[in-house]
Parts: sequence; C-alpha cells; structure tokens
Amino acid sequence: MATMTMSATCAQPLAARKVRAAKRNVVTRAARDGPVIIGLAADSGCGKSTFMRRMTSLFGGKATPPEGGNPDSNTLISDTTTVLCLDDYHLNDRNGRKESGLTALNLKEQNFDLMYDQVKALKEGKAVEKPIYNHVTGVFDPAEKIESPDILILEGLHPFADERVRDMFDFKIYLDISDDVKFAWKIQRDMAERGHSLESIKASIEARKPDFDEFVDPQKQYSDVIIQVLPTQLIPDDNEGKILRVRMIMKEGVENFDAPYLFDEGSTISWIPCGRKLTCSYPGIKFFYGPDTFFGEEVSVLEMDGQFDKLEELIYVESHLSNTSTKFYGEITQQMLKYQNGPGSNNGTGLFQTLCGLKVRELYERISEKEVVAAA
Ligand SMILES: Nc1ncnc2c1ncn2[C@@H]1O[C@H](COP(=O)(O)OP(=O)(O)OP(=O)(O)O)[C@@H](O)[C@H]1O
Ligand SMILES: O=C(CO)[C@H](O)[C@H](O)COP(=O)(O)O
Repeated sequence: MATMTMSATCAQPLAARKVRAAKRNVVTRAARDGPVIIGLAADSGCGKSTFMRRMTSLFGGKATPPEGGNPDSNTLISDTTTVLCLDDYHLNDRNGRKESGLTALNLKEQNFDLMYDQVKALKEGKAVEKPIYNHVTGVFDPAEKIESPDILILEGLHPFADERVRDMFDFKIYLDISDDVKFAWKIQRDMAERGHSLESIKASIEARKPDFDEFVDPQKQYSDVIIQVLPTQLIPDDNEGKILRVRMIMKEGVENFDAPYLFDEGSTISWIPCGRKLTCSYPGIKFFYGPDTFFGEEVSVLEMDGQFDKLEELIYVESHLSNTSTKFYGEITQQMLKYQNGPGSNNGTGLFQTLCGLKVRELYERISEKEVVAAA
C-alpha cells in the first residue's frame, strides 16, 4: 500500500520559504563567452564514467576519445562536451610516486599549477596541449591538443581542492560512495573482471583510505550537489550492498540551479509509493524529501531507498517530482530506460545522476543562452 507523510510548517517557516523562492538564481545578464565548467569529484572506481555517459548523452552525440589520437587517452569528446580526467595532471608517474612514497590521492602528487593554467586557458577559449597519464603503462604519453568546448567537464580526485581552480566552476558535484558500498562495487569489478583476490582488494582499499579521508573527502563541503550512496535501511543489517539508499544533497542559493523537490517545496515528505502504480518486491521503495544542513549550510535532500522492479513505472515517481528541468513529460524515465543496462539504472544512483545531468543541461542553457534539443 502506498503511504505518505508530509509536514510543511514544522519543516520550513513561511518566511524561510519566501526567502528560498526569492533566491531563485536565474542569471539575467548577457550570455557569457567561453565554456560552462562542471566539476565531478569522486574516488576512482566509484561510477564517474557511468555518470559521465548519462550526463553527456543529454547533450546529444556520442562522447568518444579524440579522433585519431592516443587510444589510451582519458578524454571524452562530443559535439558540445569535453570531459577531462584530472589524472592527466598527476605530478609524477607510477615510478615517481614509488620514489616519493606518496599516493596519487595526496595533493602533493597533483600539478595544480598546470591544471589551473590550462583550465583558465580553456575558459578563455584557447586550446591547450594537455598531458596524458597512461593508466596501462603508468607513464605520461605525449600531450594531446584540447580545444575549448561549449561544456567542459573535469572529473577526478581533486577538482575542488585548489582554490584557483575551484573558483572557475559553474557547478560542482561530489559523488560520495560510502565505504561499505565502495567495497561491494570494487569486489564485484576487480574480482570478476580483473582477477584480483579478496585480500588484495581489501588491502588496496585500506591503504587508500587515510589519504582519501584527508585529501579527497573534504571537497564535499565545496560542492553544490552531493550524491551520497549508502547501504539500504530497508533491510536490517544488510551487508550485501545490492540495495542502496541514495541521497541527493542540494545546496540552497546556487546560481542557475533550482533544486528539484518531491510534492511540495520546503516540506518534509516521507513516501512509500508501492501501491497500484508501482510494483515493489521486498524490501520495497521509500522516498524522502526535506530540508537539512550540510557543513553548516542550508540544503534540501531528496532520497530514494530501494530499487525499481519495472523501470518504466518510474514515470509514476517522475510525475510527482518538480523542478526537474525536463523538456517533455517522461524525459527522466526515457533517459533511465535508455541506459537500463548500465550500473545503477534501477535505483537512486541512476535516477539522481540523470536528474543532475538535466540540471546541468538547464544551467548550460541559462548561462550560454543556447538551446539544447532534447532527444525525443
Ligand atoms: N550506480 C552503480 N551501481 C552499482 N555499481 C556501480 C554503479 N556505478 C558504478 N558501479 C560499479 O563500479 C564500477 C566502476 O564504475 P566506473 O567505471 O563508472 O567508475 P570510475 O569512477 O569511472 O572508475 P575508474 O576511476 O576506475 O575509471 C563498475 O564496473 C560497476 O561495477
Ligand atoms: O586514483 C586513481 C585514479 O583516480 C589512480 O590510483 C591514479 O590515477 C594512479 O593510477 P595508476 O594506479 O594507474 O598508476
């Protein structure tokens, strides 16, 4: 049976809600030249590539490595988007890091000066010769030429660690995978696809953790949206990591970003939609929406725990979401169906990554005053 609880007044006093409405930050000045710059921070193996595929597909065309270039390039280019992997700005190669005794997560191992110079040049519409860190060989390959695109996406370990680079972003996203889930995903990938042993995977996660906590995790505080992936709360003491609780934490007052909401903006909503319109097998699906604080700042949170049995029924949930920046009824469902074989398509990771992609598309349209034609 579908259930919903809603509390509007206790969640947000009217005055606060009025301030929120007045804060809708639509940029009205003339279209800006140069690319719109988006950042995605996450640990490696946490679904950045999957996220990027979902996002770039919303701009049409296929994102592929530079034509005729190095097959081991980490760059993905489509008609409007260029995705740069920040591993290309490592200071040392694999041997160099052995000598320094530092991991690639350590800020000392990232060449932030070069990263800043090149992002600044791209922002000014200039092309750059960017290094390529080759993950197959562990050394730097000859540089590749990157032209200034319409939309520049920087993904990697440290997009927001350096203040100079951080200030150049139009929108900052942090993909926050909890340790338990990271472990489950890594086991799935590295054991099945790369033949690593359980012990070696455990050891590599443990070895990375202190540096991850010190150098990568703090970037959450600078992000406009954080997608947090946690174990489900629907199954007591679940340790399989298959059913996920995913939270989209959205900062208030971000320029050109109106946070999506469920049913009623500013209210606190708990919704179990498993009724006639949504098929739910055990353990079901639960949504939550409401205000909160994150690193001392006002945020709103959209949450989904559980997974869809029939993805096409997502349309029912979609019709209760607002401020989604879709261009036609059912666009979220259509996007999710398009990538239904990709990881996370039946749960909140796919849903919120798709939602994030739509918000980025709208942000780009507002800043550039160009229109993106949606794939019908
Ligand atoms: N939403 C998801 N749900 C379940 N598993 C996922 C999800 N996203 C990613 N994974 C798992 O994590 C693995 C890594 O995903 P992906 O290649 O997108 O990550 P990445 O951050 O780009 O990795 P790397 O930095 O190592 O290139 C996938 O093979 C998949 O097993
Ligand atoms: O964290 C990483 C990527 O985000 C890698 O560990 C880092 O880039 C070093 O790569 P490799 O292990 O191939 O030398």
